[in-house]
Amino acid sequence: MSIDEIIQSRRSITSFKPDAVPTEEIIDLLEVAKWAPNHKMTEPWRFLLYTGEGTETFIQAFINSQPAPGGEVSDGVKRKADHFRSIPVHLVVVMPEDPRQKTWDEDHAAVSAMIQNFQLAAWARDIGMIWRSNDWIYNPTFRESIGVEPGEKIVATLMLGYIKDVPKPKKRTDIKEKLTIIDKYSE
Ligand SMILES: Cc1cc2nc3c(=O)[nH]c(=O)nc-3n(C[C@H](O)[C@H](O)[C@H](O)COP(=O)(O)O)c2cc1C
Repeated sequence: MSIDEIIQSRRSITSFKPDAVPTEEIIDLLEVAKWAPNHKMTEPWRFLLYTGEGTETFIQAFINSQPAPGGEVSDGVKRKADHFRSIPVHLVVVMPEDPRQKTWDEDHAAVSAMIQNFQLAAWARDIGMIWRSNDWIYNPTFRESIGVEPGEKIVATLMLGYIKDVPKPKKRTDIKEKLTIIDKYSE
């Protein structure tokens, strides 16, 4: 696949084969993804990788962060947790929250570029994922349970595995509708 084909064919994946993804493969992909542009070479990312039995740590953190009326885990949360159990790998991407807005913005942009590198490199190896930014990533219980420190931001939870089904592409707007071309200078 050409790079254009990889970019255009990639979809967010929620349907995975049960096969484990070797940790070495994920490390390999992160080694590729880290070549993202990042201003001042801050390399503003760190990762928590949940795989094998370790995925239950992630799932329990999710369960603990959810409302439990009367101390009972709701059916909706149980269903979601079961769905998460069917996903081979959970990867949490964390960045520092620099108090300077400029650095924060640059770091967030760099982490986003790195995540897209990771998605594309994985896609070329038949590994799919969904980038999730659900409410619980801001939940203190979830953050503490997985060891995210104060002053750090969870940018994404990536749920990944070998691709089972690829959804249809979602329509994109013709880029000309988003483009202003300035090719003359007028005072
Ligand atoms: C910052 C960010 C956060 C996202 N969060 C979620 C999410 O919480 N849940 C979800 O289902 N998809 C999430 N997505 C995936 C988008 O919904 C998806 O990329 C979009 O629908 C286009 O589909 P495609 O990736 O298959 O082209 C997120 C994507 C980005 C870039």
